Amino acid sequence: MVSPVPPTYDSVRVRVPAKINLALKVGPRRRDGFHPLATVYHAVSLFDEVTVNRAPPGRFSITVTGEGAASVPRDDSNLALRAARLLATSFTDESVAGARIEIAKQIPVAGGLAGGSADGAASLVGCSMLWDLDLSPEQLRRVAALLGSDVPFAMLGGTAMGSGRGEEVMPALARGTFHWVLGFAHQGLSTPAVYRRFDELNPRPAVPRVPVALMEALRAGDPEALGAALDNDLQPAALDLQPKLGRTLSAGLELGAVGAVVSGSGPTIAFLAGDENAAVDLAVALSSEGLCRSVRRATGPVPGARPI
Ligand SMILES: C[C@@](CO)(OP(=O)(O)O)[C@H](O)COP(=O)(O)OP(=O)(O)OC[C@H]1O[C@@H](n2ccc(N)nc2=O)[C@H](O)[C@@H]1O
Ligand SMILES: Nc1ncnc2c1ncn2[C@@H]1O[C@H](COP(=O)(O)OP(=O)(O)O)[C@@H](O)[C@H]1O
Repeated sequence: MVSPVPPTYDSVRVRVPAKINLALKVGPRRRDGFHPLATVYHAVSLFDEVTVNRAPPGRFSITVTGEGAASVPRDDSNLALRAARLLATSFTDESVAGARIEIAKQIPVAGGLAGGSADGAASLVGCSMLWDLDLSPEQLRRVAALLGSDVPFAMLGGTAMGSGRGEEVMPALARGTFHWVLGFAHQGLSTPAVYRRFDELNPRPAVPRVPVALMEALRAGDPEALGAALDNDLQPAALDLQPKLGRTLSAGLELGAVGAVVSGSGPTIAFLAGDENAAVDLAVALSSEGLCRSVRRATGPVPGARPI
C-alpha cells in the first residue's frame, strides 16, 4: 500500500467567526489579574478571513483590509502575527517557517466579538497547514490558550461553555439555529478597562456559574426562553462606560427582540429575534432608529476557524 503524501500548500485561506457570550458570569479577580469565568460562547456568522502565504524562513509580515483595518496593529501585538511566531518557535525548526499574512476583516475591532482572537486562531490553523505540522487538536488548543482567553473557542466554534479564564472550552448541547441582530457602536471598549470597572462595581462577586435556564433553553432550541436567560455580568460596567448603550438595548427590545445582551466586554449589542423574518424586521427598524453605527444580521451557531 502506498502511504498518502501530505499536501503542501503555498497559501491557506481560513474563515473564522465572531463570538458572542450568551452568558458571562465573572468571579473575583485572581492574583494573576484575570477573572474566573463561567461563560457560554456562541459563534455567529460574521467572519474574518485570514490567508497565510509561504514566505522565506524567519520572515513574517502582515496586511489588514476591511472593517476597522486602520485601528488594527501591524506590529508584533497583532494576534495573527503573534500566533504564527509562537507556532514557529514551539513546533518548527525556525529555519523553515515564515509567513506573509493577509487579514480581511468584517468583525469590528474592540467590539466584544473577539475579532483579534479569531484572527489568532485562524493564523494557527493556517500556519499549521502551511508548514505541514502534524499537531493534535489538544496541542493547538494549548498554543491558542497562550495567545488569549478567547482564542481556544475561536478554534472550536459552535456553542460551548468556557471556564478558567475562558480558555477551557467544552461543546454545549444546543438545538437549531438562532437569529441575531448585531448593533455595532461608534466607539470600541477596552476589555481590561471593562474588567476594571466590573471590579469597582462588584467588591465581592459570587463564584461564577452558568445559569441552568440558559442551558435548558439551548437544549430546547427555544429562542424566547434563551432571550429571557441571556446574562452578562460585564454589562453594567460596559453601560457605565458607554451610557448610550442603554438606549440601544431598550430600543431593540421595544422593537420586538426576544432578548438583548451586551456581547462580552462590549460595546456590540446582540439582539435575539424569534425567527428569520423577525430578524429582518428588527434589523430594518433598528437601523432606522440611528442609534448604532451599523446593524447586521447573523445566525448561530457556526463552526470555528476552518480552511476554505
Ligand atoms: C470579555 C471577553 C469575554 O469572552 O471577551 P471580549 O469582550 O474581550 O471579546 C474575554 O473574557 C476577554 O478575552 P480576551 O480578549 O481573549 O482576553 P485576554 O487577551 O486573555 O486578556 C486581556 C485582558 O482582559 C482581562 N481579562 C481577560 C480574561 C479574564 N478571564 N479576566 C480578565 O480580567 C485582563 O485584564 C487581561 O489582561
Ligand atoms: N488581528 C487583530 N484584529 C483586531 N484587533 C487586534 C488584532 N490583533 C490585535 N488586536 C488588538 O486587540 C484589541 C481588541 O480587539 P478585538 O479582539 O477586536 O476586541 P475584543 O477584545 O473587544 O473582542 C484591539 O484594540 C487591537 O489593539
